[in-house]
Amino acid sequence: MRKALFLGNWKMHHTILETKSYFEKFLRLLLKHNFSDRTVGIAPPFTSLFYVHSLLKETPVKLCAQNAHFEEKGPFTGEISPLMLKELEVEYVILGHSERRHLFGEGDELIQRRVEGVYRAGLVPILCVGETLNERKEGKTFERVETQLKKGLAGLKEINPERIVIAYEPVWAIGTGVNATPSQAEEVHNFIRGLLEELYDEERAKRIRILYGGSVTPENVNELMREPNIDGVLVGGASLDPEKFFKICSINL
Ligand SMILES: O=C[C@H](O)COP(=O)(O)O
Repeated sequence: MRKALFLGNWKMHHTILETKSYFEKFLRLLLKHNFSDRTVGIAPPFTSLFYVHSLLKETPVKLCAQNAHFEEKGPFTGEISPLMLKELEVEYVILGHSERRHLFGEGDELIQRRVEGVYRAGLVPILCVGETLNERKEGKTFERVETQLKKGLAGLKEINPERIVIAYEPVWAIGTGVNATPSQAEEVHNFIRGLLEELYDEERAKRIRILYGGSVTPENVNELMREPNIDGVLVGGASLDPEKFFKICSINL
């Protein structure tokens, strides 16, 4: 019912030259298979979007972006609008990533506006939520996730559930090599599903995909994906290597 989603978030990695050789390898592996039961996407840096758009034409791989502003245009130095992303046929936009929150000071209110702007422009926002290690140790995981989720979705009272994605990314698992165990992740994913039921209704909540992110590798992806409420993965480090990312995307579902 929920189509599995495998997304690579390259963050600030890969020049255009490196991107060229990445896709030569990645597409050679991926295009041998017909993965109609899953969606695969990659979010390169903004400077490569135009180039990657041309490489991915005629392929099933979705182009994704790492952030977006909420206005179509305006005096917002350093920002990219949903309209500009649409022009490049970007489909998914990562928003509220913990690096945006913690390193660049993006708060829930700004993230809410980004989510709403991206959704209304016809792109699919991926709203990231997740607790820090201290919050987990203090027993505040659910509280933190609930606040981020409810504030992030506050502008979307009516939604098409196929056009919104949530990513649970515990901050302590990002880039650390320590992933949440499948049961730790499932506990939070199940909690998020319950919150989505409260916000929308059971039928729509069931159709919203919830991704897990944080030190996903070819070695741990299978057991994570076996959990009932883990509908896909948002992969950082391991998506930088075309062979590793292909292994992740091609698991048996
Ligand atoms: O967006 C991806 C996440 O931040 C996960 O990054 P990671 O796989 O390097 O831990």
